[in-house]
Amino acid sequence: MVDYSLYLVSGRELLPEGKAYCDFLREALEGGVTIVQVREKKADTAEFLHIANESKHLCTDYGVPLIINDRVDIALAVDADGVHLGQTDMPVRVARSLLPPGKIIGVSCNSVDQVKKAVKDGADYVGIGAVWATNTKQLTSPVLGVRAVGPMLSALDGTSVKAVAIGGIKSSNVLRTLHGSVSTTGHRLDGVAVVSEIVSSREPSESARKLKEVYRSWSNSTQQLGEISPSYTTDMIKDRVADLLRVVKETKPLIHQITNIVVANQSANATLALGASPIMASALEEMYDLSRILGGLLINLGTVTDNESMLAAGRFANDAKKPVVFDPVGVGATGFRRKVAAELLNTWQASVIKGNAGELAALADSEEVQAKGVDSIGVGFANPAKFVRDLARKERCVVALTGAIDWVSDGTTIVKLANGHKLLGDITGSGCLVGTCIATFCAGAWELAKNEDGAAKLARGDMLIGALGGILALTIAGERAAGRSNVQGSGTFLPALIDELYNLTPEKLKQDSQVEIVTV
Ligand SMILES: Cc1ncc(COP(=O)(O)OP(=O)(O)O)c(N)n1
Ligand SMILES: Cc1nc(C(=O)O)sc1CCOP(=O)(O)O
Repeated sequence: MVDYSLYLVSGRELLPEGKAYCDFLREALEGGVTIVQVREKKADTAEFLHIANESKHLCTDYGVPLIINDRVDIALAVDADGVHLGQTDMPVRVARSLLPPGKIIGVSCNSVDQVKKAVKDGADYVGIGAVWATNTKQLTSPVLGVRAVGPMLSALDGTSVKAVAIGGIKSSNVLRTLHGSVSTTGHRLDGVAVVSEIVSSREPSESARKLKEVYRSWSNSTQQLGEISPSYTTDMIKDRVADLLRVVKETKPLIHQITNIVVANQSANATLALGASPIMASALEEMYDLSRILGGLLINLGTVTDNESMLAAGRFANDAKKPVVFDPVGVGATGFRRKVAAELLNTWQASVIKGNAGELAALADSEEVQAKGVDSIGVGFANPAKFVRDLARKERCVVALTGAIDWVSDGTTIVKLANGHKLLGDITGSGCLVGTCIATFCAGAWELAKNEDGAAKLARGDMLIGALGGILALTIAGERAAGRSNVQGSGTFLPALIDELYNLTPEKLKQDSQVEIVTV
């Protein structure tokens, strides 16, 4: 069985000055490359043949299959293990008829239709790309983005055709690539194909080792979203949510919020009231430093002016395995917001996405619920439980749908929350406050798990409990505030709400929580 997990595609023009090709390839093989493709775009036939021969000897020494890019004649001449064909290269059927039985044929694919055709034509594997932007090659098809890979993998369900992702894959984004590519049916990549990350490295064995290690820990991890997740009970949820409030009060995590001008002040006050520490910062230059010290990151799309900082903050937070809460405020309102949201979600992995029905419908490309500006209109989804579960599977994170009833899912467990009060809808930014509270509870979850092995995770901690805790804290505080005798309307409600967040205890949280686990 061929191991596609770390697929090296060569590119001699990228070798560091003075580095001999054979030394490079030996070191890369030493570092754990599992399959090699010789890709020569400028060499004449004699030179291509020479390089292919050298590669064949080395690959044979390491027991690693050798694939030749484009040229079936070269593959035959060196008795390579197979060929890789692009969309405008020799058809698979013709290559198959020229090659001896058992040889591997791979096909480049940039769309679901191309994957379906490759399967029909009898390919052994598909190279899905480009997943990220790359300088290694002039692309003739659009950059896909990580979130477009899942549907292409679904097209391989029930077949034995393998899949690797290619294009711009580095040690810094390989975990994001693997995690974000999993299809809603649970179909995963069989490997990643890289050129520059290994070829242009001064230490190719080290670069290969790093990539391989991420792949290994990811593929061995038992807690893949939507596959195996802890089984929860309502009592367990209430206990764990209460624990998180305790942890927040004890550890006072820093909650970095890139949020909108309308709610910044009350969001900072809500964070403080829960016992955490807010920092409302949006300068690009400080995103890295903050990612090292924060406990949770909130990215709120409310007034979209800091896209570069939002991109960087999420990337750095993923890198540090910290929670990223995304609140796509008003995402359905303009094409610009939809474009920014797609770019953000293709760049980093959100731990939790929270939104009202209109926002989440827009994010999911669903026509079922409409939005007006930042507000949702109509009665909502016919089956909200299924909607959150499916969106969680698609986005590979926890999804929280807020409204009179709140629905939260990690793609496996679905939880219905029934706390809240009408007055929450009468103040501006109560949805944004939910995002702040979720980020704060997720920071508590991170704090609890920060010393656990998180090699295969993009965020340490139980983000489902974090999301549930944040929603329960705000809605229960809302109920308690609305019940105060001195609250006359929305003006007196807001300070009372902050007071109730301030006075919220783990015991009150547990006692008032209305939690139900549902199935669809
Ligand atoms: C594993 C893998 N995937 C995709 C490609 C791209 O091949 P192709 O479309 O033929 O483009 P060129 O490589 O010929 O520029 C690949 N080589 N390997
Ligand atoms: C050879 C190739 N094929 C691609 C495709 O999209 O089909 S992207 C690509 C180059 C990948 O190089 P790097 O790892 O340096 O980004």
